[in-house]
Amino acid sequence: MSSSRSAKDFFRPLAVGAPTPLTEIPARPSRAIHFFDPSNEKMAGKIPGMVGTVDVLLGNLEDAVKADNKVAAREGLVKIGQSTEGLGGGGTTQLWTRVNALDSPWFLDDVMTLVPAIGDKLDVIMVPKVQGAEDIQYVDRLLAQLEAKAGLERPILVHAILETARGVANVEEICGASPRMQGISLGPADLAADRRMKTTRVGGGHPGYLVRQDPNPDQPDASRPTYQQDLWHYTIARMVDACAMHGIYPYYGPFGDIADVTACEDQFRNAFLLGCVGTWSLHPKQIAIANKVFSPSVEDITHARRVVAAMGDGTGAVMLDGKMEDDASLKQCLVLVRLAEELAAIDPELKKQYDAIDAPEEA
Ligand SMILES: CC(=O)SCCNC(=O)CCNC(=O)[C@H](O)C(C)(C)COP(=O)(O)OP(=O)(O)OC[C@H]1O[C@@H](n2cnc3c(N)ncnc32)[C@H](O)[C@@H]1OP(=O)(O)O
Ligand SMILES: O=CC(=O)O
Ligand SMILES: [Mg+2]
Repeated sequence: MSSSRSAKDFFRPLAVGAPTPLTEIPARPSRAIHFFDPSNEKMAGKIPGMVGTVDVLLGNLEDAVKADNKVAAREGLVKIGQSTEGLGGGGTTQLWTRVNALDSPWFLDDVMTLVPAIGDKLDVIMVPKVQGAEDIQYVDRLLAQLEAKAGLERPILVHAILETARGVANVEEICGASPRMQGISLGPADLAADRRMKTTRVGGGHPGYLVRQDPNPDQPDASRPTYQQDLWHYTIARMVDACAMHGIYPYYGPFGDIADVTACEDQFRNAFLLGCVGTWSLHPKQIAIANKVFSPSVEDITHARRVVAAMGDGTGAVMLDGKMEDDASLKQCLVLVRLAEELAAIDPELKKQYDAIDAPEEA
């Protein structure tokens, strides 16, 4: 919770008639947040057919949409939100948007158009280039006013992109700035530019960022293996801690090398293992990668259920396959088991796989 609002006021609506803020952010599956440009007719035409195949469809209005197409993108999103069965507002696939930055000429018209037109369908508004709590607080009050005016009954949630150095420095206060905060995504492309990193890519690693094995004194001329390191480890870990502390959800962001599905899967898996719940998908072929990576494997769930069964009342220590398990490893296993239950509820194929696991013997 941000220190700028007292505890008693934190969950009060910020405008008379606005919906009451949620005290807990729902854990809705969001393995892939699939981006599309609503001003691109071909792409937009595919959206109704994608409902039910991906957890989140996000109409992007910001970067990657040409300046001349900003109004068409906004209007295209309104049309899609109003006419697409099963999309948003409790439908099978969530509807999100990424609006333009707060200092751009388009942000105000984006929210002033979208909230009255499709505010009942929009689950989450992603805000780019968030610098500090003050950005979220501005959006919070504005949305409350617009929701009250539109007579909405459910608050629209807010998601921030972590893509400036100041944003990273302020990530904890951003997460706690409003009860609307649903989560944070890493924005590696803008963040690299803002930090003056010497990269030219949209996410992923870099072959020059490595450590080299020490020389062998007996073979000083022998070649020395190098190991590529993860450029994003620090930022993702920091984002995960800030989100967990505030009960909201962390996500990896874009992986721009669409052709390199192997490195994409690796980057997504690193984020999953560190605590992220999902990632962005920029191209239809990244949806399957995200769904695979951000769903616990059958092997993990088999093992996790065995630990849960072996631990009985959840206290003490037991040996399983030569390894010590106790209250803390049980808690890790429960994270996986609960995630599997949430995903099985919306993904019949995964449910079949998890249901096929033999029930472990009770301790
Ligand atoms: C740093 C950041 O801010 S990242 C976030 C902003 N960037 C984005 O949102 C990018 C979104 N994605 C895209 O614009 C496109 O996928 C591109 C430019 C990367 C590649 O586009 P293309 O060259 O057309 O890809 P490709 O030819 O492989 O497309 C195959 C099919 O999928 C469709 N398609 C491509 N991307 C998408 C998408 N994101 N959603 C839905 N359909 C898509 C194409 O229209 C094409 O359809 P067709 O088979 O009927 O012709
Ligand atoms: O918006 C995303 C980014 O990487 O920049
Ligand atoms: Mg960006």
